[in-house]
Amino acid sequence: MASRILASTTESGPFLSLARSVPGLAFLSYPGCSTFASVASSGLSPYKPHEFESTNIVRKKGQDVLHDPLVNKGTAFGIAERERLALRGLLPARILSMEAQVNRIMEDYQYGRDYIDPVNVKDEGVTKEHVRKWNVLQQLQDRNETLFYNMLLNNFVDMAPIVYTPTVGWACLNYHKVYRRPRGMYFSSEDIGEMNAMVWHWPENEVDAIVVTDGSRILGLGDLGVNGLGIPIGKLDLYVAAAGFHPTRVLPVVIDVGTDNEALRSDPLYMGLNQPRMTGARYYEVIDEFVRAVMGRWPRSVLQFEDFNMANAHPLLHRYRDHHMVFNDDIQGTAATALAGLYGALAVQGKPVTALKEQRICVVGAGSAGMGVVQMIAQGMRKHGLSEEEAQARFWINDKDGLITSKRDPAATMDVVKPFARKVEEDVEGERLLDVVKRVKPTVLIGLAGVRGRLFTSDILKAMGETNEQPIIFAMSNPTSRAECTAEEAQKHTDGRAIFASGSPMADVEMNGRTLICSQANNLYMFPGVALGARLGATHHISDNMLMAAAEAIPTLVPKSDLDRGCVYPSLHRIRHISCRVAMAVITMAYEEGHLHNPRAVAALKQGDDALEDWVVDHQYVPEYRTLIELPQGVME
Ligand SMILES: NC(=O)C1=CN([C@@H]2O[C@H](COP(=O)(O)OP(=O)(O)OC[C@H]3O[C@@H](n4cnc5c(N)ncnc54)[C@H](OP(=O)(O)O)[C@@H]3O)[C@@H](O)[C@H]2O)C=CC1
Ligand SMILES: CC(=O)C(=O)O
Ligand SMILES: [Mg+2]
Repeated sequence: MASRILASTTESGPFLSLARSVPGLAFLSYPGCSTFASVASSGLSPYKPHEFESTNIVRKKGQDVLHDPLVNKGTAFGIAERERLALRGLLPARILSMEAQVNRIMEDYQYGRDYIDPVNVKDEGVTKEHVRKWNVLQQLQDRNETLFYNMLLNNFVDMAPIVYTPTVGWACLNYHKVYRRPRGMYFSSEDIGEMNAMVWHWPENEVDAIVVTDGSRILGLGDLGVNGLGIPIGKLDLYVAAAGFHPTRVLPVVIDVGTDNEALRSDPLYMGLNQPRMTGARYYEVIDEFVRAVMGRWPRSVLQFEDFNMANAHPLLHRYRDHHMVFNDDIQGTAATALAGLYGALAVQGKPVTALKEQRICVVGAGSAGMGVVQMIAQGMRKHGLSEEEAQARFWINDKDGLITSKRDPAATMDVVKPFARKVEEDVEGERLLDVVKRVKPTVLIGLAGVRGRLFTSDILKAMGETNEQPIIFAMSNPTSRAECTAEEAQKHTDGRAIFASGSPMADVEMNGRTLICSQANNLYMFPGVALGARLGATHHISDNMLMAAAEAIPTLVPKSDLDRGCVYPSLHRIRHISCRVAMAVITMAYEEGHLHNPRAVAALKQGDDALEDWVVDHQYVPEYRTLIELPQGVME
């Protein structure tokens, strides 16, 4: 880029005159840089290296600076430079020294990826092979997104566990160590009053989908602060591969309001604010300003809230959902996924969807995901004829203090849980899960507690097997290390009769010459298609009925031959098709509710299912090379 950036010299040097004579020239000071070489070879007298040490002025802005290796300082850019070079929002908040940056790279240089806590790797159910593959894909994504998405789409089943759970959990734990270049946007509580301006530092005028986290509950791994950005990145990789969003039109975001993870905060490589997590009105002020800023610039975008802790997940959803195309993936995406899986499991048992209302459902984990699942299944039961109270009475919810009953201190029980608390006459407040399972004989056991220690013990699994011909067991916590049990354990203790699904992928189980399927009950079945339907249909908001329609669409996609093998979800090999059908279900429900505001979607819908499907597919990004130049007339690409 000699026409725009040039090595500078002392103010009196003739080199400066040369620079001044060329409009638009900016300056660099790297001894031995290519500009020096080109000046030398042009016949002008060469300069000694020290003469290049002077003020440097860069005329580039924003990502052009970060992507120029000659001027980039990454996380070491100071506040004034961030302001003047339009970098605010494009880098994590903490300013690192060059020494810290050197240390990060030196570790890699000396020991390779092995230095990244091998214990962590093993513990999180991630192998060194996962990490090696993650590294290859991450580097590819930085070099060539078309190729990256082409490979991800065409090898989805193999590669989703690398860019998404479980490997993404490992990546978040180690994000401060494996960080090489920024991706997406970073907002922080230091940016109050600035966010409206900061959004303009993002280079794209069109953004269709934003996934945001505040890093407070990353998978089952807890508070990881800005390290949590790995999750929005992984989710949006699936938006592109699974749903066909265009890679330039998706935006991963982390909002840094501090972290209560003291080990991270005191790590010299951590890139977030060094402050405890902000709460209360100030916290909402930050999130409000962020939502206003992104929705102001990209009003047609879908905004997905991801991995917010329980205290804020529900309140934030209700704060924005009537005003923007907002949804909370952990609450709503997971709920729709679990309901779809239950319908699939009933189909495996040869039962109709109406059998939902007969199930006794034990849920472990009364957080965002667990309660979202409970609410949606209850909504499904009401659709099949139960009253609200009858539906509520079909649930037994355990948290870390055991069974939740109405004897529980109301101040310690979230409002969303209260209607599902068992009535006092049962007098079993705090009952242990094993006792609940033995007493209640649930037909369905769902785990969404996100803790270590395999909560579904052999005794609990055996009890499920003793009272059910085909017990439905979904160990949905992520990553693999947090799963309530493994597929193998579930099958071993139920004599291979369990209809089993896990949140992160697990291998099928071979037992007595039979292959026992492990389905993946993960919201990846939902969020790409839900967002696609909402964005294409311009639905203005995302309603419960749209999610219900999406949940009902999924089981219709499982062929009989797969049901016979025990699959409760359609194969992820067909993820584009699945996301398309989910999008169609959302669009159709939006129309029924009077919220389909894109006239072209209305026109396609009115021509029938095939036309609507063609219309959706036509809008899906295909990761193929296209010519980037104008070809002379008559020349074929
Ligand atoms: N498969 C999928 O698609 C999805 C899976 N998940 C997974 O679900 C898990 C939970 O997520 P989320 O609901 O958002 O997290 P939350 O933190 O909101 O909820 C976790 C809940 O589990 C409870 N809990 C903690 N320890 C125990 C215990 N020993 N026994 C029973 N309950 C316990 C917590 O109680 P307390 O607050 O009192 O500690 C809390 O009610 C995570 O692992 C996440 O990865 C989430 C979304 C989608
Ligand atoms: C899958 C997901 O969203 C989670 O585990 O949080
Ligand atoms: Mg999540």
